[in-house]
Amino acid sequence: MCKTSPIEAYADEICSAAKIIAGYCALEKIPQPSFEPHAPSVTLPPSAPTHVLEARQRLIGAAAKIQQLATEPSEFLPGLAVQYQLTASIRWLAHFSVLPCVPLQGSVPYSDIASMCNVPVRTLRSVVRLAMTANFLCEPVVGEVAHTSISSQFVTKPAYPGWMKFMTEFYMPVSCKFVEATEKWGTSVRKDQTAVNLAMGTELSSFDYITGNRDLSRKFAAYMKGVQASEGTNIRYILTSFDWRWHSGPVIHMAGSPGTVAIALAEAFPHLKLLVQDFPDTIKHSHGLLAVQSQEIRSRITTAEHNIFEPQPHVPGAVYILRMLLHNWCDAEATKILASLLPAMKSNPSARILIIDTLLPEPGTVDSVSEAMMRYRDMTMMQVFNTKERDLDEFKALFEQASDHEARLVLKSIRHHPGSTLSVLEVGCEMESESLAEG
Ligand SMILES: C[S@@+](CC[C@H](N)C(=O)[O-])C[C@H]1O[C@@H](n2cnc3c(N)ncnc32)[C@H](O)[C@@H]1O
Repeated sequence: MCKTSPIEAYADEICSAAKIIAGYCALEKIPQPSFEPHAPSVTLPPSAPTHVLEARQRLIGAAAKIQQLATEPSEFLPGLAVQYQLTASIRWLAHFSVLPCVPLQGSVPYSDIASMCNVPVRTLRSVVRLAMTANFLCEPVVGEVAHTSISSQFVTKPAYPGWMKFMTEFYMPVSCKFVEATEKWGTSVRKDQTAVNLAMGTELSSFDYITGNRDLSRKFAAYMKGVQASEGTNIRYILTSFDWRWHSGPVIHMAGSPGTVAIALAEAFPHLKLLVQDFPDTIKHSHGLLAVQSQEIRSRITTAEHNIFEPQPHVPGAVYILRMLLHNWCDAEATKILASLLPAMKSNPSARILIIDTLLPEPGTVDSVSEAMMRYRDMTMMQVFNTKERDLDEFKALFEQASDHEARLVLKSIRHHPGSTLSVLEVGCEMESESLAEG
């Protein structure tokens, strides 16, 4: 029997996954994914069935693999150069406000954009034509520029330009100082001994440095908004993170300002009562956001000042959400956060902690594009906070360390929605006496 070569196996996988996606689009009468100018801004609706969303992940993973196999190893470094120059080109386009000058319908000559933005036309053409290779802008008629479904987001979504600026003016220079930070501070977990300190020339922690700089804070806020709206970390995944329909106790979002997660839950589940906790200053942002919600939503969401390192009040049947939180803290601090929940959990066997964070996979066990999305975050956490994303063993070690002689934090389940880069670890509490009796 003739054995299929790896390149053919990936091609077959691409073909079968593409058929599932195309078949779904045809059945639902939604446009097929295409490079047409003004293609829809959503490729597959989030409501698509799980097998279709999984087919998309398989397609993306197999396409990345086949590209790696088909490309000469000697092209690896030129390929990297393309990536950083692409980033430089998008930064250039955002900085000179080129994107709002391109109409959302139709196209515009390079010369018109150059005069509107006061930039050299030859430079503009070079920058745009590189960006076009990544389906960012297109040239439907030679000499005229139009938006694609990707570039138009920088016009229609207000957070995108600030997000881009934060990425290129903060994260990128910081990543370039990673080598020097490791050389200087090695295994330090101090928040003021990171690549940020070297790149930005500050002695402050990243958080204090950003919040002390009004311009950077604005860009950081835009970045956070963008993160919540982007597919991998989309806020709507909170809706499938737990079986909320049957939950009757309060839902407490720790460090949950400005309250967007609580609002999403309140809108989807009219029986839920929610509490958003954060620092006093940050809670003010929640008040602003809640003020523009309906009376019905406002009546079910309360706010409270609470330090994540302080014990929680005992509330029967509560679910505590720790979303994208533990990765900001080193092991000792993450253990303290969990340990501060232990007394409330002990008094309350049905209480749950939902840790919604990146769960690093064993290498090669998920598609390489999804894995890269998780691993770049791990790198960023190291460079910015001297912290990390965690794998399952690292999370279990935290649960073990946060437990005491009376009670243990135990992992009850892990959920993961296709397309999300975050996993949900449901954690409960078992009294040592119960485990002994069972054992
Ligand atoms: C990265 S955000 C967490 C993301 C948010 N939980 C979500 O679901 O999108 C960090 C938040 O932690 C809060 N925070 C940091 N340290 C805290 C502490 N010691 N006590 C309470 N909140 C804290 C910050 O004010 C900020 O709102």
